[in-house]
Amino acid sequence: QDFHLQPTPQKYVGSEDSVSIPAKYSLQVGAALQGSAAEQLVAGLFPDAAVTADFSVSIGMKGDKSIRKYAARIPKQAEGYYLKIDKEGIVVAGADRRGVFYGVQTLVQLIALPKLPLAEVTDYPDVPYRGVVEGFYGVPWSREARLSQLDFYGRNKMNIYIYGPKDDPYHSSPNWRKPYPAQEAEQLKELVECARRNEVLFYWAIHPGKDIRWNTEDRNLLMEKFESMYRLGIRAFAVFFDDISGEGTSAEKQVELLNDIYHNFVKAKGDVAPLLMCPTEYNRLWTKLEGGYLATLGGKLHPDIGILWTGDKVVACIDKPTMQFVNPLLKRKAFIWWNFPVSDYVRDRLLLGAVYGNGTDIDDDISAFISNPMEHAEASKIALFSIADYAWNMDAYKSDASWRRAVRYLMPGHAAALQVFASHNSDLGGNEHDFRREESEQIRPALERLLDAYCREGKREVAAASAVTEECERMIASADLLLASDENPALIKEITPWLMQFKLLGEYGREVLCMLAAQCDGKKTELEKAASHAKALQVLMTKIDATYNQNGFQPGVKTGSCHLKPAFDRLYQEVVRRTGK
Ligand SMILES: CC(=O)N[C@H]1CNC[C@@H](O)[C@@H](O)[C@@H]1O
Repeated sequence: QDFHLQPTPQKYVGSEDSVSIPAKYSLQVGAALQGSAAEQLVAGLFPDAAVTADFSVSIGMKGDKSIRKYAARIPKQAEGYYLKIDKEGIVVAGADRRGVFYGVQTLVQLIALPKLPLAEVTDYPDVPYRGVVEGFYGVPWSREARLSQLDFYGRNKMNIYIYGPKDDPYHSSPNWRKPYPAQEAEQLKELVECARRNEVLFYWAIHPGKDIRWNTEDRNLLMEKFESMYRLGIRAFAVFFDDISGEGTSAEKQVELLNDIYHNFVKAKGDVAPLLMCPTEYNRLWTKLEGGYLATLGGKLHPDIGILWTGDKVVACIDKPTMQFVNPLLKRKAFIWWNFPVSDYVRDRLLLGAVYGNGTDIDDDISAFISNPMEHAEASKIALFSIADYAWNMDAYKSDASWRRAVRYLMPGHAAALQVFASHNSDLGGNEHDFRREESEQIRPALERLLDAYCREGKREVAAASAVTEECERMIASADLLLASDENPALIKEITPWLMQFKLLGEYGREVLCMLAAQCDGKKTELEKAASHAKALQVLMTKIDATYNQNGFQPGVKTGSCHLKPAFDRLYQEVVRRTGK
């Protein structure tokens, strides 16, 4: 089979044989799906159903008469589904409403193929909650970006989005006590509806800890804020106590507030999702066991309240030992908040690399796996695509293959070019969290051979030099192709400064290799020409770095910073040294 369903299903049995959906088909949708996202999706797929026809499409939930025959095939897991395509018709049978929706999303992918294969899919998620927390510092995502994200989550079977942008003043201080102004309120209502159409649980988070007073006034203001969000249609709530100091950090007070919200708001409303909270000690490195903060939360926070956790450090991959530490303390399965691909502590870089390093044996230890992404919403989809794949089916997860599919998903017409760019824009460089990623892995051996041969013996390792020159040519061409493309304008707009820098880096590498060849061949004039061009490119790269992305934290535009740029600079210096300039 030359396609790959996303996320990778638990069980797919296909065949070379295919079926064309005839012009005349009947459609049955279970009564319980009335007005659901699944029904809306199906209506778009099968707009002209006949009352009776040889070819039948049946969409239903466990218990519906229309799919009674397949009830035994429906997985028992929540959000599971059974999908069957044969010559007589199509059946989608879901364990629940969201399961039906996911079965139809899989059908959408199969119908998009050149030929609709005869197939049976038995599928369900490994992890109950899978999705995103917009929880970064920096420019909050725009309305358009959020709408696009929610559609992306629907297609990739992610079922949760937590609204918690650190720099939204109505989420955090100073205005967490105030209702949103009319325009923002309208946009939130629109997002809630878009989330519903994508079967995404829209959580709204409040971040009061910086200045909360543990008194009746603030308690009432917080409850009223939740009431005002409820009136906007929000049916899922979280309270974040991360990155604060002072009286807001009291475990006893946080527990008292959250249990109050649980009993007098969540349970009282009756139609609100489980309450979530982010602790002040939200990773192991910051945990002071002797202080008893986590023990207080674990022992006194109502067991229905989910507790977020970022791992052994603020930014760290999640594995079995991580969970063996935290779950006994919290007395529940932690709700993982994975701080990747968030880049608000390395803002001069793009994190476009593969998603790897998390355990594939932790599905029974976590209640959720949600990602904190970059402020670059579209570019974050490269990692989010793979996180959706990983959290849905851990056993089948293959990071590199998933990464390549993610790149192709974002720009099918320029996948090779985007892959070249992404492969050299993934590492974070030195950072406060000591979190690093692989970068430029494929060309690294040739770079090292080239450096070694020239720096130790003044020799030009021909094969390595041509491999690196070819990579530079690929970089230059890829940057141009992407900058000229109109395939994904939102993505190109976000990454343009880095694409400009990337092209310059490719040209710089090419010139440095010309310098090296000229020096080895004793061609003085060629060497001088190449050296002056390389120097000009250094100036241009410095200008880009000083002009774009000038935030107040890590300003500038870094690309290829892990291996490419250091190697080119080292070679430049070595040529200069060897020519006695
Ligand atoms: C729970 C958590 O990670 N909170 C903060 C602080 N840690 C990571 C930062 O990069 C932020 O994005 C994040 O919102």
